[in-house]
Amino acid sequence: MTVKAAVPVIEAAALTIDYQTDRGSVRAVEDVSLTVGEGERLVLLGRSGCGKSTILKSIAGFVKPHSGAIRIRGREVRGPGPDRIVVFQEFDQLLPWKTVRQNVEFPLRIARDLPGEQIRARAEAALRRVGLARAMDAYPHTLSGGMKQRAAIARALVTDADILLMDEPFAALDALTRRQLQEDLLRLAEEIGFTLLFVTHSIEEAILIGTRLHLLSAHPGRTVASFDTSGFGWDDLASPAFERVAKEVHQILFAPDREHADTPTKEPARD
Ligand SMILES: Nc1ncnc2c1ncn2[C@@H]1O[C@H](COP(=O)(O)OP(=O)(O)OP(=O)(O)O)[C@@H](O)[C@H]1O
Repeated sequence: MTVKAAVPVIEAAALTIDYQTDRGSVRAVEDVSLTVGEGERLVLLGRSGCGKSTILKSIAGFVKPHSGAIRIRGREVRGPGPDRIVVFQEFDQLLPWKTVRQNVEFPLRIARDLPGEQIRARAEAALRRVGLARAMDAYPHTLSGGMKQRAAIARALVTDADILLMDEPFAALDALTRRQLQEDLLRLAEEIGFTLLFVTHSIEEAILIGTRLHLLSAHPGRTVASFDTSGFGWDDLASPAFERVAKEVHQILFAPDREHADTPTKEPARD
């Protein structure tokens, strides 16, 4: 009997991405390959400017690679699609003239021919899921940063997209709110089972959120290492194993003369 290998949900193969500027072409990403399986949470980690957002935007379909291929469930990406949805760091992702509820309903109204009642019910369910039941009729400018990010997540959850691309979604939040949203995201990931590509600067956040880390070198980003972090949860935060991985990741990312590197794959180190 032959066992058919599962097609990855996200696959980037030998991705090289350039930006054209007034002063010529700037290489942002070089020869990066990665795969994300069904329900996996892959975190891109690397120094500022190494190309994390660029990779995420190219997988979203907003930025065309110079070379290499991006496939979603085996199909080449040629632009944005209803299977993927992006949540950014900025708090101004919501349309200011619409209420929270209308913002969350918006993608359904433009993309789907659903009856109004269903749209309303789905939006309300998504807003409850992220803890915004009582702010449905508020306007974005009256919300805290955390509430705005919750609304942006609800807007992602309400669609049929099962691939979430999150670009530092919690970076601008205070520590307590950030922790709460991290917990909520993991709970939603368990409940819904979406596939996640997540960009962050925080090593701790990466280990907590990710089932796998993909480390990039400084500009232009190349793959330098990959870590399996699927074994870590909240209870491991202060454990020696967690701290060991965090230290190792830090050393790899901030090694002074880190240039080209091999791509070691680390198994989770447990005590
Ligand atoms: N629109 C653009 N035009 C030209 N260069 C760009 C553009 N966007 C990004 N770059 C350059 O591409 C490189 C990668 O940028 P990118 O934003 O992807 O990095 P990043 O790792 O997400 O950074 P950060 O962690 O600071 O958000 C940087 O050198 C950046 O200056």
